[in-house]
Amino acid sequence: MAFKVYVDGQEGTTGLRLFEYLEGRADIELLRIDSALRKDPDERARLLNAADVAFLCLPDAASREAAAMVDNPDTCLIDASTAFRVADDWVYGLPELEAGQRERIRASKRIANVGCHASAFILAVRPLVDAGLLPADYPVSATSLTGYSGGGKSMIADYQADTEGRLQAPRAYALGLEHKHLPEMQRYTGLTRAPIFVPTVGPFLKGLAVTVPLQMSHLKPGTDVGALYEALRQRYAGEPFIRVHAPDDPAGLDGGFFDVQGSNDTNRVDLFLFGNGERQCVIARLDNLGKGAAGAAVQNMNVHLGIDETTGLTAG
Ligand SMILES: NC(=O)C1=CN([C@@H]2O[C@H](COP(=O)(O)OP(=O)(O)OC[C@H]3O[C@@H](n4cnc5c(N)ncnc54)[C@H](OP(=O)(O)O)[C@@H]3O)[C@@H](O)[C@H]2O)C=CC1
Ligand SMILES: CC(=O)N[C@@H](CCC(=O)OP(=O)(O)O)C(=O)O
Repeated sequence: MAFKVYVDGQEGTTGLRLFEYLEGRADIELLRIDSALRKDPDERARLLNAADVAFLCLPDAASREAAAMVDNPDTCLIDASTAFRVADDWVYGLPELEAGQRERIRASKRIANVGCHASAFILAVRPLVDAGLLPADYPVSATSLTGYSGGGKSMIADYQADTEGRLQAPRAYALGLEHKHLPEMQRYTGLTRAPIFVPTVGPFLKGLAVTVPLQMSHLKPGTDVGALYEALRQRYAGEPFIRVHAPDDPAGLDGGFFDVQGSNDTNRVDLFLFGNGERQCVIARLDNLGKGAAGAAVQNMNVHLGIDETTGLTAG
């Protein structure tokens, strides 16, 4: 029997991408809302409660509303928004976070899908903290370069309407240093304070790379790039969607420049180390619509349902 799946927000950027993943899967029966009724609370409530798994691909406020509409104890919600990522009664939807996370995702009916920048940041930093190489009180900073689809329908429309080239230069944002992903970045890395985080959006549809610079002299004494690499490699051994590259791997570069789009159309996260004996940077790269959003949501659904985690997804 097929699992009934509903996507609330089916006409948004993440919702459309989810449909691409789910259409054609024989083990899924997609419940579709009539487009004209897609914001009708009664119809949304009916479908949410009819679903085994309902994805919320909505702004935060609409996600909170949708969650409150569900009274069927068997409906599992996977929320793509920021609304519940650090809520104690929701499980953080990052299977690779730590031992036991898959079991928590399997057991919970409330799964908060990760933020795109946050998932890259956490996957780069957490193993280094856990291994004791990066002190939890290190003053971490990070930058992110992201495609404009990260901003949803309205940002996509702005870029596509930009005939005069006004948006062709990269644009740093969240300069108040309070990006909405900071709480999850801090909580799930174990850092004692939030990182200084500056994202930049560029004139390309999708692809994201978070860069975390590290002063080697401020890591655990004796830490070299080999130790950083080993910590990442050992932590992610056997993970189907995480690829840890050897230090200075030229595969990350295109003519000497980092290729931010190199994980696109996959559910893969690529982890790179570049630098020298004194300074290193860890770069985590993913497709913001794939492992950063819809791909991660499908992976969480697979884990929750107890089916092969890679079903319908590709590591590239
Ligand atoms: N884009 C990305 O890379 C990522 C996005 N996210 C998060 O996922 C969520 C969805 O983002 P995204 O797809 O980019 O956003 P979009 O703006 O592209 O889509 C949001 C959708 O929600 C619909 N919607 C808004 N309010 C309601 C409501 N009250 N009831 C029903 N539907 C409603 C909109 O309807 P309408 O069609 O009328 O506009 C739209 O289709 C957000 O919380 C976002 O932060 C998370 C990770 C990455
Ligand atoms: C380019 C752009 O604006 N990107 C979005 C990130 C998209 C995302 O991951 O948002 P969620 O927290 O809802 O998951 C931003 O930085 O706010």
